[in-house]
Amino acid sequence: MKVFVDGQYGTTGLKIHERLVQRNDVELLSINEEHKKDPHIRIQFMNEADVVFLCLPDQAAREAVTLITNPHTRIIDSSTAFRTDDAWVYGLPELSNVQKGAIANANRVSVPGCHATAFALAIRPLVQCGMLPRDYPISCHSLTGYSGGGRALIERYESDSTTESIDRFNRTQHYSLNLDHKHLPEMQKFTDLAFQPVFLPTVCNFYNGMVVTVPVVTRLLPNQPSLQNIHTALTDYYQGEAFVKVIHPEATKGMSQSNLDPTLCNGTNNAEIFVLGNDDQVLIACRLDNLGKGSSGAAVQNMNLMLGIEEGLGLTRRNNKT
Ligand SMILES: NC(=O)C1=CN([C@@H]2O[C@H](COP(=O)(O)OP(=O)(O)OC[C@H]3O[C@@H](n4cnc5c(N)ncnc54)[C@H](OP(=O)(O)O)[C@@H]3O)[C@@H](O)[C@H]2O)C=CC1
Ligand SMILES: CC(=O)N[C@@H](CCC(=O)OP(=O)(O)O)C(=O)O
Repeated sequence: MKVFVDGQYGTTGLKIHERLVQRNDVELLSINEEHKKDPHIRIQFMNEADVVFLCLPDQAAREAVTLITNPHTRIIDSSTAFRTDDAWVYGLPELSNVQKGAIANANRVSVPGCHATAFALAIRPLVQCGMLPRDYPISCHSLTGYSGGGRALIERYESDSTTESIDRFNRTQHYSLNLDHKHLPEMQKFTDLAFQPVFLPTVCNFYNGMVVTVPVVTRLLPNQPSLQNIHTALTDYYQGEAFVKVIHPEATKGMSQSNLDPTLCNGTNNAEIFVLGNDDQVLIACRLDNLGKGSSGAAVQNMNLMLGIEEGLGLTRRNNKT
């Protein structure tokens, strides 16, 4: 099977390459770095490949799709360009078995945004079972590594220049303070919320890793569920999933003293969901690697599903410690 990664020298593309290069069922069509934007070579590879990963800025991804004329080429796009486009399938298989089936049969799959993945995994099951009303005023916060911003942000963070706008001592900061983050449309659509959440991300001084948190006031919910009720709903929903694990409350005892370290899923395709707090105020947290389940891991997981290949191939599975 021939695979081409367009944007293979970027942050996401490199990680997809790393995951695929070890596989003997994949023949990688590789472009020299100096030719990475050469339209002739890209058109040739894109139309020769069975699967094309697009790891490009939005506009370049839109253009690349128009260059693919081979009807058999299947596209997995990691940009924001097509995530809420009904002609594309949203590549979050854990949404439902229907979603898994849609991905398996799709020719066009969009890889969800990293914040949106964590948010949807945390909230969607609760909306679906009616525990969280569709019009609940949701707020959400995310701590993310700076690699989420791609090469440009990585260079800013890793630059030694004191003239940079982010100096060495001020590298953790909120962004999207207009509350208009580009993931909001997909965050609303794939949780089935009536309104967009209030979403505030914070970029931190570590390369990769992410924790997204959603606070919920239980007395505002129908039937006032306990922390245990919320935990059970999430655990039941993700039963049998290879890459989503709901952490047992016993394992989170003392969490308030310790630290919900955003980097502990790094290097894996795993998402871990925590239900913290008490029966009055619950904090649902989802931890993942923005370069794993938040992008390239998810992209490869989608490819495996599309090709009917065993889940886990080319991906680091969780260990079953909890
Ligand atoms: N980083 C992350 O955690 C995540 C990223 N994404 C998405 O994935 C996509 C890629 O992001 P990321 O890897 O971070 O970005 P990078 O900036 O790190 O990489 C993009 C790569 O594409 C190349 N490129 C740009 N334009 C073209 C073009 N017209 N033809 C061919 N190559 C081109 C760039 O080259 P050059 O640098 O020389 O311009 C670069 O090598 C984006 O749409 C992003 O939103 C999605 C989820 C998470
Ligand atoms: C730190 C940082 O800037 N992160 C990016 C999210 C990266 C991601 O999920 O990718 P997409 O760009 O494809 O949506 C952001 O918040 O815009």
